[in-house]
Amino acid sequence: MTPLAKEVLDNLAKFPHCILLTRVGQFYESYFSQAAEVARILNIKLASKRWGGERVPMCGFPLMHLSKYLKVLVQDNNRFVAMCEEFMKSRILGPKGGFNRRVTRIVTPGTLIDEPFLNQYENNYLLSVYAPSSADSDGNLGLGDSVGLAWIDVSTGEFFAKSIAISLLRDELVRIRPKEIVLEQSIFEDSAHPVRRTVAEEKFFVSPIHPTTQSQNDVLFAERIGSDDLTSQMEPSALTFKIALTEEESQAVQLLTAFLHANLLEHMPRLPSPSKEATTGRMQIDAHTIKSLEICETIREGSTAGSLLNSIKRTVTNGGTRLLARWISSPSVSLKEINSRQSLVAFFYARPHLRQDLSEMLCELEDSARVVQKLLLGRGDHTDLSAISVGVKVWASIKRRLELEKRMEAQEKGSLKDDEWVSLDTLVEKLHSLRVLSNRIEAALSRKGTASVASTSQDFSEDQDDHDPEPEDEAFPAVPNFKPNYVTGFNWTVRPEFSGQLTALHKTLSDCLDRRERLEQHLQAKYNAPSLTLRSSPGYGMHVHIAKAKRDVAKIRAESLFIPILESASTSNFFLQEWSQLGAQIVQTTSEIQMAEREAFEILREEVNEHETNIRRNARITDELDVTIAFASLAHEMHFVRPVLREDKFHHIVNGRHPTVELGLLAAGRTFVPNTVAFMADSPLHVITGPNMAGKSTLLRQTALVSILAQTGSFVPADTAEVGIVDAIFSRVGANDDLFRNRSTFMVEMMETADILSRATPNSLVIMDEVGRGTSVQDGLAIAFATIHHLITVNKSRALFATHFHELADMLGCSDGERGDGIFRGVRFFYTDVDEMEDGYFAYSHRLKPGVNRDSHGLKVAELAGMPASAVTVARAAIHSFRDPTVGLLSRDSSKLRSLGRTLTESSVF
Ligand SMILES: Nc1ncnc2c1ncn2[C@@H]1O[C@H](COP(=O)(O)OP(=O)(O)OP(=O)(O)O)[C@@H](O)[C@H]1O
Repeated sequence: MTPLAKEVLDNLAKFPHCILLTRVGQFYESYFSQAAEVARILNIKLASKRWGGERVPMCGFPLMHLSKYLKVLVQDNNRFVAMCEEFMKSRILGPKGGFNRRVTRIVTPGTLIDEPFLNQYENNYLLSVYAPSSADSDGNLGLGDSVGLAWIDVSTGEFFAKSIAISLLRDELVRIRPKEIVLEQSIFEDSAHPVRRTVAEEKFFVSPIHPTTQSQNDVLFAERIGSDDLTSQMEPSALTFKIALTEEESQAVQLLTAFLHANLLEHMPRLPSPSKEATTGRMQIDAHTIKSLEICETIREGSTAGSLLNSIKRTVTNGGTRLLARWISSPSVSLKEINSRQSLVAFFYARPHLRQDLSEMLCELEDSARVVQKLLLGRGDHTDLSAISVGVKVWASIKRRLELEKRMEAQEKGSLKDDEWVSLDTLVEKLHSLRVLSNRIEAALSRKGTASVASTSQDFSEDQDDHDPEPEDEAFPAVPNFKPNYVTGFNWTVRPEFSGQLTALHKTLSDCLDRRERLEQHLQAKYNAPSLTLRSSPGYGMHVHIAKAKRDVAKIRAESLFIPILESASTSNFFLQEWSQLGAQIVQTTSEIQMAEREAFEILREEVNEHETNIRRNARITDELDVTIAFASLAHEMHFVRPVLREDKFHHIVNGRHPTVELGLLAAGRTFVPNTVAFMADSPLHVITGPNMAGKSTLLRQTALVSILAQTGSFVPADTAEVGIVDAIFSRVGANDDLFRNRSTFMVEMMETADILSRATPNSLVIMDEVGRGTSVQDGLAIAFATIHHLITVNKSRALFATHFHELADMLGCSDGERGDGIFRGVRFFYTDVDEMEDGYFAYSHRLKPGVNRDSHGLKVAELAGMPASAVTVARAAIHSFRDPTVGLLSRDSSKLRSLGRTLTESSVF
């Protein structure tokens, strides 16, 4: 067996759960039985290779296609990929000295680092759930038991921990949207375990890990409480406050860390302490509601296009967009925090010029959280150092721009409104200067190094066809990829002054290059050959090149010092010992400079790593600034207003709009009809009736979205808005089949309704659309009535209840068309309608009016949808008969209904 075959077999045995990709020169290859599978998934050719007298299946692809195929294997097919890299045994001997190969990392869906296919706008979380092993005598967890969660985005270093009741697990998982969940092996294998079941039901990708043997006595600390509360934390010192994690959180962190160690292997970063996410202070949005309100992604496509996030996103940085996604899935319930965010938005709303300037500055920022993480992970190159330095400068410019604004305002107005500036001052005060670090990077990196500079060498551009594309460095993937251009085309990234060693090396190189130039001029003059140049190429090594051979080569050919290598009709190449020796010295010096630059890079990387915490904090502050400015721009563009937040249950949205539907309509050249919703202390529940397609669901959703936007800190789509803070939003909207869990649409509807009735509090907002429609009219009506009864008498939440059962109005005692009676006095009725035209056409008004609509106009929608005319005619006749009191829709008299069926069939309606 060849050494390579042995290595491959060893690795396949060591990592049986992975697809093994082995680097062989310029290819990644897969062998043996895996090759067929890899070839199939990647749609590449399956070949074979003779190894030890046997034919072995194999397939492979060039290095440059790695990320494309990793995406297919890891992201699209959820496979683990073990990356086996090759390393030259000897730098001096190069490839001739042979290679060592080892698996340096296992790529999994939750441990992506800086793969180009990683979505920069989204967090790529890996999440672990720790559940205490025995809760009761049967080993079952009770609903009140708490589980620990820890989640990290390895590509940005954002790391959180939290303990929650197991009953909230589903909601949390759907909110966090991890790409991979890690469970202890025993739970992973136990399909009946409540954690395992929940994870499977929500279709998350899940991986097992054996718990580590780390001492239980180790106390783990969180860096601070609350993951997204910079604005409200007035005390900068609170940011460095350390708090012990609970037992469950520590265990979850340890599971996560063990999984990272097992997979990141040589790329394992030093982990920051997690932030402990506050369990209180956040609006609870249950799993179903996050999905049905399409907050971060749409239900059908599961993409962000068409979601709330997508329609309100005006952020200009990746970090800002990720923060926005976190904020809108977890709005605040703290009046202080919301007001502080709202004040910042109002501040920027009132200053469009400042907003514009800061946005332009933010656009220059690289994704600092990602860059610093890349460097911590032992990756990255001088462009990343440069990105950090640019970041520091942008942070300083932002600060200066704000100071200037403050001075100008003070001059213009005579005095400053301190309360206007306080939130911003609090935020910006926390920006760390980091000027020393930036100066150090600036002083270290050469101008060429800070930008991608094309070679200025004429030699290089003339000779580039000769170049072998295989740079020696590629065997060392963990180090930056410096590529010197032979002899004169250098892209040095570190300035010579960085160290004495580099200065001396550059001096030697410069002397050599002078000597080369002098030698070239001397040879041109001596041999009367102006087209003579001294060159280097991988094919011919150091050689003398005559571009116009016919004219210039005569004297040279006569000299024995020049040994011909290759001559053509137009050009000639010779070997010349003096140039070979000088050239070799140049090559030697350049490779020493390369080594010294790598060392310099490592020193600078370490210095950046030392400032990791401050860089992360600054990045986090600019993320927040970006989101705030984006909210102000959104408000300006979409005519949003600042809501007044209240701690009571008063809720009055005047002419509210649905931000996503409005955008869709605008794109189609239509306008959205705004509607007013007012929950008062004496009328917390509204029943909405109206025809199909008249905008009932839209109204329900927009009411929920206005609360979410307001409590996130954004302005809201309305003319005016007073929003009583809600502790939770519950929804029962939209059909939601769940065949996976073997539950019918109606079963799902009932489960969601049951969940809402047991969880909603007087401070919650409930939206319910057509509860009871999935069963018989009688059962449905009874269930709808009971639901309203429970909401009004037990939950006492603010609620919108849309229904086609207009009979409910009678059951709730509505005699004036507007209000219920008795215990239902708090129920108010509204409806939407269609405007019928004289020509028989009709249009939806979408305008909400007090009262009850007793006509669903279902037939009109059926007609619009293209139901055959004959079927519509039969249906119309049936409706006509239902209105006949002697038949009556709700009649249980089967003989009457049988006779109706016969009449309809017999009458020649076709
Ligand atoms: N306020 C509005 N202004 C303009 N167009 C609207 C408005 N509300 C809804 N629409 C349009 O009407 C369509 C249907 O709205 P929606 O789904 O809310 O109706 P619905 O009354 O809930 O219907 P159904 O009873 O059939 O579920 C929307 O997709 C949108 O295009």
